[in-house]
Amino acid sequence: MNKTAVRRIGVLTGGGDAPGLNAVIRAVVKTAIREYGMTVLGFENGFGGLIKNQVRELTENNVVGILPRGGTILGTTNRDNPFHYPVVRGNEKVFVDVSDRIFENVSIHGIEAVIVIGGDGSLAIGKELYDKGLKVVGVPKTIDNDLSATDQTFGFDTALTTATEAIDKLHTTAESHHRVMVLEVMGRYAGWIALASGLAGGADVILVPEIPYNIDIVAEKINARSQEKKKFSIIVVAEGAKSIGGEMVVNKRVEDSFDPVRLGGVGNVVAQQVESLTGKETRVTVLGHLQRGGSPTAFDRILATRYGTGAVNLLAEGKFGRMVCLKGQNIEDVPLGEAIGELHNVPINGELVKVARQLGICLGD
Ligand SMILES: Nc1ncnc2c1ncn2[C@@H]1O[C@H](COP(=O)(O)OP(=O)(O)O)[C@@H](O)[C@H]1O
Ligand SMILES: O=P(O)(O)OC[C@H]1O[C@](O)(COP(=O)(O)O)[C@@H](O)[C@@H]1O
Ligand SMILES: [Mg+2]
Repeated sequence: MNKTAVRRIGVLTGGGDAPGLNAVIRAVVKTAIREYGMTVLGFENGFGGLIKNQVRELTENNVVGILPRGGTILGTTNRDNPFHYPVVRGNEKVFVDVSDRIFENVSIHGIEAVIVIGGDGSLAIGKELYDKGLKVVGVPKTIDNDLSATDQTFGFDTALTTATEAIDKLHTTAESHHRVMVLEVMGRYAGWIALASGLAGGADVILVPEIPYNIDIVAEKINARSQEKKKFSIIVVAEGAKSIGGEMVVNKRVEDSFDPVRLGGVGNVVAQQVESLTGKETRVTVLGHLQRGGSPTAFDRILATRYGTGAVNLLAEGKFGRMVCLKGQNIEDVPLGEAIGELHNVPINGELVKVARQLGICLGD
């Protein structure tokens, strides 16, 4: 067994699920046990399990067969922020700091350090717990790929593959019916899924949150294609896209959530406007949570596995308060503070955007 700074560790998955979570958990368990002789405990449903003391030991037997499985065997949630936890007082719901319960539960189980697998929200909580004295290491997850301290989050490649397959399928029906097809994909503040799937699937129009669109320019593009004798068009729109001077289209609010807004509906808005401006029959597909489900791609399985092993290595070396990340071809690590800094948006003058423009793809501006 190799030398290690900690012997009993916890692991949790937080925020929206992403394909590859189970691959991280498996790599954490195998590396911790085989390489360092550690004991691993898994908390259920994100920070909720840490607060409510819902925990179980994870052995190698518990992770058999989970590498290709979507979701997370530990469960996850967008709620249960220990520093802003809802409790009912009389007739009122108030938000209180229950983080002390986490320290009690960790001490009950003799846990010396915790691996937090999550996006900006979960990692922000991880950082706050670290600042309060908990030994934490982070792993970057999200299909949106919007964390700036890593070249890529796991989950993105699978979501991108799902979106690309959807565009391929929409192409054949669009072509047969001479229709305009609008595909709405996820991406709250960052348009990575829309831009990358639009490029991979050969879309004609790609609308991302970073570039507010003018619907007249989108309609002109569709009309120009008709004049080129192209009888169908594909528009990919990120759920967070908005028109110039307009607002994002909100589907609903999930109260108790730090960012309560759930987006959705911009695809319909774009489709109705395009149909009335061009007179062309238009249909909408909202890909939704299909993008978050299913088996991770080989790329995501490998990235998730490298992250899981990397996180355990950091704990063993006593490098706490850090997040594993991908830099070029290498797994490195950065302080948690850096990990939750700025959002990783599509650079509007970046190479991918330029390539799209050079291909004649309309970005709505
Ligand atoms: N900026 C933030 N600072 C602190 N807590 C946050 C922040 N954003 C979200 N949270 C909390 O983090 C948890 C997970 O956030 P969420 O955005 O759903 O997932 P993710 O970890 O993927 O970003 C929720 O409990 C939420 O209330
Ligand atoms: O599952 P919910 O609560 O509807 O949330 C949907 C949101 O979660 C995501 O799928 C992923 O976001 P996170 O990684 O921050 O959880 C977004 O693309 C989408 O806007
Ligand atoms: Mg988030």
